[in-house]
Amino acid sequence: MKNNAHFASGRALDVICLGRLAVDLYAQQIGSTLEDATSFAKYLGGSSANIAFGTARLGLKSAMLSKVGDDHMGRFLTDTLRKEGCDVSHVAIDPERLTALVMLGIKDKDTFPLIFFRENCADMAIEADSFDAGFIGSSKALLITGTHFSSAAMHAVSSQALALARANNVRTVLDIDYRPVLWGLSGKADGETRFVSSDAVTRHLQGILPQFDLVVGTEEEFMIAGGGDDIIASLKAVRAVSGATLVVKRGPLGCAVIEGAIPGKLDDAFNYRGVQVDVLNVLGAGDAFISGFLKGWLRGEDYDACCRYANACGALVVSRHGCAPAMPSPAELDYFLAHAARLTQPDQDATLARLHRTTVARKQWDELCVFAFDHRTQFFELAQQAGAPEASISALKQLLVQAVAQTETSLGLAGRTGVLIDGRYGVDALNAATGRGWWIGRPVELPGSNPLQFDWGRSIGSHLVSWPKEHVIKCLVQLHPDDVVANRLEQEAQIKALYDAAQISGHELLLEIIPPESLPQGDDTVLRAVKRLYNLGIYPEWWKLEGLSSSQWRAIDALVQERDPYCRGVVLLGLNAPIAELAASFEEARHSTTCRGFMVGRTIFQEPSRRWLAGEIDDAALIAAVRANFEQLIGLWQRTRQNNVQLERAA
Ligand SMILES: Nc1ncnc2c1ncn2[C@@H]1O[C@H](COP(=O)(O)OP(=O)(O)OP(=O)(O)O)[C@@H](O)[C@H]1O
Ligand SMILES: O=C(O)C[C@@H](O)[C@H](O)C(=O)CO
Repeated sequence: MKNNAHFASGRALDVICLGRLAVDLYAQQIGSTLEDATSFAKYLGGSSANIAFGTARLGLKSAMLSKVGDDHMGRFLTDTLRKEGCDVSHVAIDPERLTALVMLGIKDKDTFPLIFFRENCADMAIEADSFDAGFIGSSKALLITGTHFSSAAMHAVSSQALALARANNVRTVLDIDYRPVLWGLSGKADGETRFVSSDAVTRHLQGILPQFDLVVGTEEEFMIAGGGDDIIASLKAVRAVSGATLVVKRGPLGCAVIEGAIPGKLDDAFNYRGVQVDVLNVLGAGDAFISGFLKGWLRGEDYDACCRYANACGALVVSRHGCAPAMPSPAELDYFLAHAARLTQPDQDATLARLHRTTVARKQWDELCVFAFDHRTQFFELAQQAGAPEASISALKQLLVQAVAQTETSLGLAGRTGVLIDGRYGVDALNAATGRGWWIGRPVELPGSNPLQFDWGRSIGSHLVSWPKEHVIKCLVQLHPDDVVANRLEQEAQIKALYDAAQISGHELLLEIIPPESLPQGDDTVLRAVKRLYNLGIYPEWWKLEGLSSSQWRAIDALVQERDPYCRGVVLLGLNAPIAELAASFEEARHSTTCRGFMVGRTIFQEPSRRWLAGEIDDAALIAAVRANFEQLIGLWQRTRQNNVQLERAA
């Protein structure tokens, strides 16, 4: 069916979403009452915000028009939208009010308890002067969710935005989004009830319907908008006041699109069948649905395509935990559409899960200069040799963080700075490093273990739940493809367990492969170890490898490119090599397309630390010496890469 909507050309934005912008606190226990829930995941939420986020993730240029409090949650929401590529220039900050909160649970596949904490919240205080014709007119479309007409003040502001849209050739979209509790029609804690008939709400919606070009809702939502006794009577009542394109969401059945006259039966309208999947959680599926629909609609694609995207996005989100984070990227959507017939449990499909992890917006790390001081045994030995107490290692590691901070500032290294710090001696150092935008790796291997053991026993997953999300799991493993079979299998099982735990916890993984010296080393030993892990379905974001020759780098580049184009890269390890040796290994890696930088430790910290622990130098001298070593390496790395760029330009 042809999409007849006309959009202004040359607009900077595809869609502006006006409305709720809140934090979702989602119970992590599935099948639990909200009373019994013990932990909550924090996500971006609010229907309009979910759509701004979902459309941005799908590649549209979206903007959010709303308000947050001057609080931690508001900053989290704005950051989350920004990182997804959504324009947040019109997310205002309200010093008087707090950001809204929602608590949600998944009791069973039909019961989703939900409490809105929205009294006098920031997003219900959007101000009329916070936007103008210039902003609204910079978009092809304006979307508003029905609830934003539930208070007199927000009704006025939403109507003003609508008027500016209509005056500036901006298409207008209404997601009816009926939440009886937000119209004061159900008990305060009853956010779950989706339908309460109300003449007052129907009258209200009838008043605004004429302003919209596209209206989307479930059958129940069209019932409240039309006020009839059944869906057809209600659609006719909507049609009496609105010429909009109407899209009726029919759950797993798909959806209907109606232009012009309302048919006698919904089945007689243009229908696009959905794909049925097992439901985990319906919350947010409607927001995903409309995000998918808009991806097609705003690009002038026909209604078959709009509905195909919409149904698929809805299906993917009902199978996952959370609303916004469950939204698919274009790569996931393509994959799901190509395999939908067999994907009745999309959340169980490993390829889809990997695409969801790797193809959504991620912080870019084009180059990494990492100072590694996650060593435990070596620092313990250094302290022993110097006669210093074990407790001094913690203080030493905090000084090393200061050195990195100073280097970052003096070299303008923001976005390229990293550290590797352990949680045994380095907890205070880790805390000091976290939140600065650094790349932070944290080891999980028991030092020296072969077969690999984790520092806290087998249950690695239960340990990761307490880690900040920005920490990258670093695991050193003495892996050799020709190791005795029993040892190799045990190590591989441990790495697989770690990889699986990382998929659940959401942390990135760095695997450091050092083949043990006791076994013969061939030219392709490391390559075969990496290949073997790919064969086992293990795709770490990062590899940390020893210096390779340029031909070995070519082989690694080709392997990574073939097996995991989403891999973030390879970094070079140091192994206490002298600076001249590291410089030579940088040189060998100069043409590598996967090598992103280095992670070096002892070459930088060993000698200054020994002297500091022995009381020979003070804090300032330690920092200065460590900085000198680190900065020398950074200089060498950057010079190699710059020469490379110059040579490539010259060629
Ligand atoms: N079992 C299912 N299988 C496949 N897709 C489904 C299933 N259930 C729902 N969906 C998809 O999710 C979309 C939205 O579902 P729903 O009717 O619950 O919307 P909603 O009430 O607006 O959701 P919300 O307001 O919680 O975001 C449906 O139109 C459909 O695309
Ligand atoms: O839209 C809301 O305010 C509730 C949301 O926070 C939540 O993401 C949801 O249920 C979306 O449908």
